[in-house]
Amino acid sequence: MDRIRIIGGNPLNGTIPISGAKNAALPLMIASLLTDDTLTLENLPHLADVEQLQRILGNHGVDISVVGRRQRQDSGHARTVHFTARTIVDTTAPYELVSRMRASFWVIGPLLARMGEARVSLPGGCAIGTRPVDLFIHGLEALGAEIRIDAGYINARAPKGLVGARYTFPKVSVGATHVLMMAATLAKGETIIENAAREPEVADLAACLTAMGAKISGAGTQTITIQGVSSLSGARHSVLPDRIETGTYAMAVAMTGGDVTLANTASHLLDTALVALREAGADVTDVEGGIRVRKDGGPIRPVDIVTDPFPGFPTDLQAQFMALMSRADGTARITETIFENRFMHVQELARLGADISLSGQVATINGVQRLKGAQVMATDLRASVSLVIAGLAAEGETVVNRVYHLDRGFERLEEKLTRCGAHVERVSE
Ligand SMILES: CC(=O)N[C@H]1[C@@H](OP(=O)(O)OP(=O)(O)OC[C@H]2O[C@@H](n3ccc(=O)[nH]c3=O)[C@H](O)[C@@H]2O)O[C@H](CO)[C@@H](O)[C@@H]1O
Ligand SMILES: C=C(OP(=O)(O)O)C(=O)O
Repeated sequence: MDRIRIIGGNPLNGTIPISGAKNAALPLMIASLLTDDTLTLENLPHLADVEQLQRILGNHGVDISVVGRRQRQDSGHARTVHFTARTIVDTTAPYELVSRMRASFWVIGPLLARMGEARVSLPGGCAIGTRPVDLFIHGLEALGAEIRIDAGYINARAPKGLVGARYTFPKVSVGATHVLMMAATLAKGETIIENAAREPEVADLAACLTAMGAKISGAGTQTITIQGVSSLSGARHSVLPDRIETGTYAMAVAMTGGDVTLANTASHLLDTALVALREAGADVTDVEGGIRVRKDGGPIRPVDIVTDPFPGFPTDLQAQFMALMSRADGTARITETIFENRFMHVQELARLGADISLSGQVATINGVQRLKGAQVMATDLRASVSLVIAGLAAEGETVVNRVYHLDRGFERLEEKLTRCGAHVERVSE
């Protein structure tokens, strides 16, 4: 099993190209199920999750062909890929596949809309907390789907097609917003989704669906209106930059010191996180095509944050911000409101010398003067990268075990950091 070995202490200087967003790429790939024509996605990141979803889509009959690498990204393996779901050969998404990647559950929306039926395994829980699907079920039922849960599967049927309706989510859900929006594109009449997730990835999916011929307005706001159409066509769409990868490297620079330009990204995707970084003492400015992050040798100031749906502070940056706060000059409080068990990095950061106590959904971090390298264990995707950035700022050697979590969401992390002067290497056994 691969490990990442880090010798801490070097500042980061240079340019890091930001990849396409995992959390946009996955729903965009799933949208290919809505049409028998070819959907071409550019800037598709080369990640374990993307590969796994390709296998899942292949199982439904999607033909996938890689066009080639995107030339202007010198680092990273962004690709252009054609997805063609000419014929759907199977409307079942089996347990063996769905249990390995939660986002694959989202195929339920397009399959139901196009084929009038879908049988999809329940995704089950995962390390960061339970992942319920009640909002998906209620949303699809509002569009007329008949849903039955049997032997761990959701059986959804709409033999006469879905019918547009008004549905108000009782709670903001990114996944359920993706699914309902995709399903509504092929429903009869108008669908109005209230209390929709406003994440940039929802707007990116809507832009792609619109290019495919869907009639959608309001994506990126709390109210999304969709006029159903009888069929969608192919399109070409470039995946949005990864705001979580952007924020992660920005936090790494704030922690190690240095001067890094994050290229192919945009600050409006992560304003709240960048405000917190500035409060912590980093100098963050917009530059042409990206963001420049600088941090001198001054102290890291403690900043309290609360995770929230967009435009709030993203839960996917909580672990990384905790790593940063572990070196703050004072005490910071981090409140996690999205996932009940997203604090598994706390005990691993403690191995590096961090002083963090937990009480329910609140972590209190008493900043320490120095972290010291140690063996640590990656427990989930964002927890893993928080250990990497803490390791970059720690004295001596840190070894992060179980790095397969990292490969789900960070394209060529070692190379991007090494190019900026970090001492990071992958050790394969
Ligand atoms: C709002 C939010 O920050 N969503 C995050 C969530 O998206 P993801 O789409 O995975 O999760 P949701 O946005 O659906 O979940 C938000 C909240 O709603 C709850 N829920 C969800 C669906 C449902 O049917 N019933 C239900 O109760 C979840 O348990 C959670 O507490 O995880 C992703 C991966 O970490 C992040 O990129 C997203 O930013
Ligand atoms: C936890 C994440 O992914 P997933 O929701 O696919 O598990 C994430 O993107 O941080």
